[in-house]
Amino acid sequence: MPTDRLVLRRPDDWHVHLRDGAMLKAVLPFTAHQFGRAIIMPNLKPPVTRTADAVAYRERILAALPEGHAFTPLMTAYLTDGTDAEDLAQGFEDGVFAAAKLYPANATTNSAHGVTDLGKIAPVLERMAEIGMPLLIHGEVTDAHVDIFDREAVFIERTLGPLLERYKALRVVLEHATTAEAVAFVREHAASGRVGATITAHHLLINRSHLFAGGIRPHLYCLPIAKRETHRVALVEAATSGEGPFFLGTDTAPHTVTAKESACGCAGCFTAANAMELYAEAFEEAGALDKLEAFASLNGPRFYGLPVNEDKVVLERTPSTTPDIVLTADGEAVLPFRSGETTRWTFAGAV
Ligand SMILES: NC(=O)N[C@@H](CC(=O)O)C(=O)O
Ligand SMILES: [Zn+2]
Ligand SMILES: [Zn+2]
Repeated sequence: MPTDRLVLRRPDDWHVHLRDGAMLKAVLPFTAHQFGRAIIMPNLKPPVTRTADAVAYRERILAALPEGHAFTPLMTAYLTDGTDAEDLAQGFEDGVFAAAKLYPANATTNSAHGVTDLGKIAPVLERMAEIGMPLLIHGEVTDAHVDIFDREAVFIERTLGPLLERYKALRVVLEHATTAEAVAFVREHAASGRVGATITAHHLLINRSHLFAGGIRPHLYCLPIAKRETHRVALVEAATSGEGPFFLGTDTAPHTVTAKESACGCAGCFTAANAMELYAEAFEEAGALDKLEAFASLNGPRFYGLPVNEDKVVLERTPSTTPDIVLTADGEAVLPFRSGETTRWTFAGAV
């Protein structure tokens, strides 16, 4: 008997780009509708680097929240070569920062102010290890000579392995894992309890051939870029395993249609409008709907040392249609992932 109704503890999204201003107002309702909490990525222009920036950004998020939503934004600090370890640690201890984000300089959208050399932030990393502040990592090398499809695997070997060796107590999340190498690496470190990985819905559903199906598909372009099918299969296996280190992080990353459909289109898939429906589809295809709650609602809080959400939500096995387009108050348009298409599942809200 196929399951027609799935009840789970309210999920959290451990990797979200909410942006700011009119875009924030347009996209936040989608995330707040489905998720209890979300890790808010700090790659604004200018980036959220100091505790005071995060306090102000959190206020703008809460002000943009529609009535009746109990949503908690978990703020992060954008690490730069000049990060002030004192301010960062104070922000963590005061409960403003949940974690800090490492963008290797120029690895992805709005990462120009990122870290150019890990040696430059050694005191910051030491401090984070000491106080148990998680380091969230965009795990790709930026060396232009490394093939774009290999940048995550090379980062793991060249940078992530040595980083964990050097800082024995540092807790890290390899964000938006896209490769079999990432899955294997996370599993090798599972016993230590200090390595986690988020997995997006789109990387569970598409491989690199989808980027070029019938023509170039700018709305499927994100970083790290989707890899070949064997990697997608490895990610599905990891996400549906129920294992603690793997948890939900959509990496929903809205860009305007103009910015995406351009001679040099921006990286990012906007998956907030149908996030849980997409995950349900991927888990159903793997015959693992019974593992969705661990991945979406239990493993993340455990890694971050937070309680699980108290309330429950329902996913129904009835088709729903993803909005064609989302408009911002200043007239910009954003195209959701699978815009206008039907998904087999419907997120039906709280029980
Ligand atoms: N994932 C993406 O392709 N883009 C993200 C940045 C990021 O998470 O790397 C964005 O901010 O647009
Ligand atoms: Zn990233
Ligand atoms: Zn991201």
